Amino acid sequence: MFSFFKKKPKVEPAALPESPPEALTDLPQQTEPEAAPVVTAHIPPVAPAQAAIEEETIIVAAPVAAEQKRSWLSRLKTGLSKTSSSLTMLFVGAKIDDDLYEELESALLLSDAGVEATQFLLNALKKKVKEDKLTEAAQVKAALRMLLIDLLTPLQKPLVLGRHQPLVMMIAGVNGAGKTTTIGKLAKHLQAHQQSVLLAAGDTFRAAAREQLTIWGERNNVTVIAQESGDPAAVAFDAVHSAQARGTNVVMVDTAGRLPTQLHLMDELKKIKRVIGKGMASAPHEVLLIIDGNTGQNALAQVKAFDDALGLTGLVITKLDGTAKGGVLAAIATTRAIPVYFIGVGEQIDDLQPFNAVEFVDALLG
Ligand SMILES: Nc1nc2c(ncn2[C@@H]2O[C@H](COP(=O)(O)OP(=O)(O)OP(=O)(O)O)[C@@H](O)[C@H]2O)c(=O)[nH]1
Repeated sequence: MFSFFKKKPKVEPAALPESPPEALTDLPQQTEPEAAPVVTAHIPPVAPAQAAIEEETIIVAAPVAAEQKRSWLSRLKTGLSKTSSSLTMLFVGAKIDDDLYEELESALLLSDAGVEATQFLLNALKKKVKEDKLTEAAQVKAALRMLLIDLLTPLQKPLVLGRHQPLVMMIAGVNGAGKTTTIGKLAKHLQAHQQSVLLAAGDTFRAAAREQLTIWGERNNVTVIAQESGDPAAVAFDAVHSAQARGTNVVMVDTAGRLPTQLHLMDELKKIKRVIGKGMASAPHEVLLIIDGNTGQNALAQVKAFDDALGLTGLVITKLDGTAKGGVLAAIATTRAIPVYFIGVGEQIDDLQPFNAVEFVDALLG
């Protein structure tokens, strides 16, 4: 479960739409946000958010019941068991010699850490063994643990809320990465902490995705802005205006899944981002890439391509309860150190947790 840690007071008044969007000239004229051609799943009365957001807030892991924590960590550990068993086995009764380093190199490569992170870790480990005159395999394993923690800690950053009114988050990723599921989990957590949430069903490509989000919104008292057809950028624009008019705290813009190689679809994402900025000059404040933890080294290619196109501000790695190997986080840390705000280990609401480098490394090293 998430909790919120209050930080320094800061309020940004809701801004009016700055200018009509150039990119939306083909859309029906918008007089007031409510008059926009939207299908609204559910609009609960939302009090102006000014009072609600009087301070910046950060999502942090809350102290959870010991049993709940054990369950979450054990699912993470089970998910990463392939990597953890091969890394742990290496050190059992091992001598510190070239064979050990070679086996470690193979295990790291097999864990999807990639060549760069693997070489970095091996070189740093050899240096540490020499400098500290380590003689026991257990000491080398402990040194590897510290190196991994140092490598992954820069990825551990909290998602700060309350910086803008509304805070606009755009969500992207390849097909089936877990975008909609993650949006649902995040929305419920945000609501549980008195944040009003509005979702933009920007996956206009797949009608079922729009319906999925709309039904989900109805059930969970979350307003969903959708259009029966049309431009996802227009849906995002309407959502930002609507949130400004209602004083909603957080807008999450869902987008259709796409491969980085589908250049026209990557251009569409850039347009969505641009048009959100026409609705609110500082937005989007977060551009999140959702990555399926089972995609291995391809995840790195996804990070690079989406970052080049959009300028990512954060990542969410899902499905680490599956057959994920986990090493890809080391690859990301070495090549594009974009914060990993959350990791997912299942389909339930509490299965999304803030990324914690120490917990992750301990799950990885058994
Ligand atoms: N085991 C597991 N399954 C997950 C997790 N996150 C999402 N899923 C499942 O992954 C599948 C795809 O999730 P969606 O949220 O629909 O993915 P999406 O990225 O929105 O998909 P498209 O809109 O088709 O691109 C669903 O069956 C989810 O339940 C996770 O952390 N663990």
